[in-house]
Amino acid sequence: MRCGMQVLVQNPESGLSLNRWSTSDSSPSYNHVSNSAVFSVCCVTDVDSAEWISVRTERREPLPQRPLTGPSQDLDLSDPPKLRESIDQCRRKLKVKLKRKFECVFEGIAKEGLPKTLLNQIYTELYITEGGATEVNQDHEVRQIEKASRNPHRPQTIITCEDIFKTPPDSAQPIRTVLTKGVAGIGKTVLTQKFSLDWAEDKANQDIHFIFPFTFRELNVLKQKKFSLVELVHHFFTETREAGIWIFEDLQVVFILDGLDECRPPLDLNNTQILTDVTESTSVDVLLMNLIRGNLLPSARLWITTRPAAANQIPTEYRGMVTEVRGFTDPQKEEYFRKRFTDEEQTNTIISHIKTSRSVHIMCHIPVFCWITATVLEDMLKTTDRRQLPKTLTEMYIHFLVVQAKLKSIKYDGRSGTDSPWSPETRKMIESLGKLAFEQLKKGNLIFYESDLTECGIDISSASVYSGVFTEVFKEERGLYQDKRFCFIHLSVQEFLAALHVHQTFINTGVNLLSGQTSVWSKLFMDKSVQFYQTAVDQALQSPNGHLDLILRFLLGLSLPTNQGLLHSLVKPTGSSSETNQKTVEYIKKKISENVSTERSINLFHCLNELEDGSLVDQIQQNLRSGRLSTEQLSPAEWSALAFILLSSEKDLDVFDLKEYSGSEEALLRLLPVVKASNKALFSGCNLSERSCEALSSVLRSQSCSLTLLDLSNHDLKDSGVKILSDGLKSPGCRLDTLRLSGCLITEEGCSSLVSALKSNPSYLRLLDLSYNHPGASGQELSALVEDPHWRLDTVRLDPAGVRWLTPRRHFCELTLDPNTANKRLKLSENNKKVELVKEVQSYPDHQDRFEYKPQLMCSTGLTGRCYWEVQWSGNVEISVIYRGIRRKGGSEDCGFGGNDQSWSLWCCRGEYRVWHKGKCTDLCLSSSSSSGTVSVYVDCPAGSVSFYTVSSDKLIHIYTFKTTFTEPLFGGFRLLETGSTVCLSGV
Ligand SMILES: Nc1ncnc2c1ncn2[C@@H]1O[C@H](COP(=O)(O)OP(=O)(O)OP(=O)(O)O)[C@@H](O)[C@H]1O
Repeated sequence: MRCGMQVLVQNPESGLSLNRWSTSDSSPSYNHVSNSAVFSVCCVTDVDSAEWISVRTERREPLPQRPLTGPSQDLDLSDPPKLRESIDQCRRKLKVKLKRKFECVFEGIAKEGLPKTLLNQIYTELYITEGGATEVNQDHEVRQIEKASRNPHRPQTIITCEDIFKTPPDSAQPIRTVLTKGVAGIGKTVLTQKFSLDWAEDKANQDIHFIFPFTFRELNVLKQKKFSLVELVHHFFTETREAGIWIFEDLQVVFILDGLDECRPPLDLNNTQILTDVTESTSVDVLLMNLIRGNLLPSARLWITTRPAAANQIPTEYRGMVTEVRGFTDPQKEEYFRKRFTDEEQTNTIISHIKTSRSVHIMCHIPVFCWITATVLEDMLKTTDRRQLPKTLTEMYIHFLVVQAKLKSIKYDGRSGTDSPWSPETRKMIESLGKLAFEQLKKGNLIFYESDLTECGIDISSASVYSGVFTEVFKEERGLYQDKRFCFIHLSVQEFLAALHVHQTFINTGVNLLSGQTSVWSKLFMDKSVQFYQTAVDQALQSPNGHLDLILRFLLGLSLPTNQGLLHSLVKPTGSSSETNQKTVEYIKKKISENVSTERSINLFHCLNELEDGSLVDQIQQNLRSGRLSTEQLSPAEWSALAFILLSSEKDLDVFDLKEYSGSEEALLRLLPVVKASNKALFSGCNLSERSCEALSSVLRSQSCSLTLLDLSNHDLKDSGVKILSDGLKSPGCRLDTLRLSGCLITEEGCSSLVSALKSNPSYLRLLDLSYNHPGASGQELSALVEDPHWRLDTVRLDPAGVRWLTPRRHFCELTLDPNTANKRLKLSENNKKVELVKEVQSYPDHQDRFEYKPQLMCSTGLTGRCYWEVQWSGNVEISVIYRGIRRKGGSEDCGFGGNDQSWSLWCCRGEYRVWHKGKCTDLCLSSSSSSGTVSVYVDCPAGSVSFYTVSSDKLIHIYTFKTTFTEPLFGGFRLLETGSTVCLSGV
């Protein structure tokens, strides 16, 4: 077949070869002849001499792909040179077209007479990462942003605009299709425009011959028509038609398909209609599906952008790489405002203002929101004191509306900037837009048609008034054809207008649109409005994906008389009393205290913020600052407030150390969302049980978890706990690269569950610490995984290992004696590990910590958590655990170990053991004739126990356990009662 006759179709006018195909027999088969051109047909027998042209009917397998970045790869177009020239010329023309199209950003204000915003001037690098969850995320988009904003240091690979097609270092295959996800307004379209503009301006990716940017909005309007792929390209990029280019197989071509979420109806990639001929006409849907599936132009590159909810339209097998636009990081937010404004003082004022408002600062992750903020603050700073700048979301959106109305009244109504912007027509239009926003949100629609507008009383025939007036609120999108499609510039603007509509309807008619109930308008208004807001809170809490969260925030914000005042004659003042608001605040606080999920309670905190009530948060913050925060006594609402503060604070959530709050299981479970948002979680020795394993396992399975290090060392997790954790480790989304399980009572069984979890998922784990456990033979399996290049695991710590570590010994702490505390008859040696009672008084300097009369001393380190140490003794000694505050001066039993409530002692002498506490002695029936031995001490502070053991070979024989509640750190201490007695701290 490959050696068959080649047919070359030439356009006699340009001399350019347009198309050719091969035949397997002597009679040429004419697959396609363009209607618009006159062709002559000639036969070519030497395939190699025309290598630049592909043989269409033969090419079923994907072409070898070439990198799009790197050195320029001009085609070898020497044959015929005219073709090369035509392609170059066409490329130049296309570049001019794209440059013209993308050099300015459409921000609604690009109307005649107003200055244009240059893309290169305002373009700020976006935070783009590789990967991201592939499953559909149903959460409200604003909620997703807030989650993302809590993970400032995600470990994923960061991608820049120009490297979007760059092959990742760990991938052998060049990428054909890049799927880029991102919530509304996050900058996907602008990103594709910048990519195209950089190419058109010869700044990047010059190895690409043609970039063809399409939007699904434009393609939607062609759905009724039939095109071949080549015709579709010719239709949008007439330069290619004029140059007569019909073949793109051997050219580096990039198709950009922006806004898959807007594709109507959604693409059905499982549709079986296969098309491989780029010149065969069919519906646009079928063309797109075959392009995406790689049946059409397998050599082309594709870049598809979409909001997350529609990403699943592209099955995994057709995604070469998934990337996610996450908006602006904190430094990028600043950079954006610095680019936007030239006046440095103004920029600094704006930036510092944004930082003072938590909600506004978080929302500025979304570029479109940065733009709204910039528009509002720029306008307000001209006339307003900076102390009055908007601090809540509602205020910001009200001002946005006011700015738009002002612009319209100056531009179209010939009024001055000081006149009220709310003419009756403008008021009527805002009402109509509010209705439209609400009705369409109810249906889940973000894009609407003319009929939807008409239904809401918007007269489309006076489009010049409407589209001209609120261009910035309500963006009119025109495809190439006459169908008009509309959307609000951002979902949050639609939600604001919808909330305004709900508010207005209730005030004017008593109808609660959220519940569908009508209230009888009466003097019981206060009760009715209390009920109205409470129903709204309930509805939002019941909405499964947080889709009413933002509406609720706006609705509550609109209940404040100060905000109603800003909208003057647009909204009727409700006379809503502070009593009503107080009742709403109390209701929200009650809901927070009812153990609602953290995501919910966070929105409820934002609501309190809109109602200007920060009491709960302030109280916790004050306690945090003063160090008076006693986590033992926090109520559920206070726990939520603490979680809210930690999640939304400027403070880095990189490391979450449970002991900073309270080393307890309760604290871990309450602060679980903070754990999820942190990169490293340190829980070593926090007295956690299997309950925590379950919670942590679910955190590891969750798609929004950003944990990379988990330290669970020194817990009695046992095999059962480790099995539960392994479930989390198995999950494909788990990004853990370090897991510490040192001293967790793990045996072979637990270890094998870890091995199988690691094997079932090409996990990210690099370091696994299993020291001080007894992994048995499974330890070797783990070591084998380290050797195997298929696994990322590169370090497994198994030593020390063995059955002896299934005892408190695994909590071994290295202690040293503190010479400043040693009575002057105690002689220290062996690097302060050994002490002996001697006759001669030692020449120690005076020190406030020194025991004056009692022959005692203590260790240097204060102990919390769990600790174990071993002591070799001889003679007559007391081995103790004490508080630091024990008295040093004088000879009373107040100072003696065991003689007070600040110390717990074991007395050892000639094979007898007694324990002492508060001066009370308990004789123990243990007999041994030995006058020396090894005793070990195990302190479990969280559990409130001190245990003593004798150590015989590897075995621990229990002597006694004191149970109490420790209120301070503990110290090891020793008292030597006969000259020549010794105590020596030993290793294990
Ligand atoms: N990188 C950027 N630098 C500066 N401004 C940006 C950037 N990205 C986006 N913006 C601003 O945000 C607005 C919205 O961006 P864009 O239209 O690209 O969002 P999108 O993710 O495509 O949203 P949608 O899913 O709603 O189509 C732009 O009009 C522009 O004002």
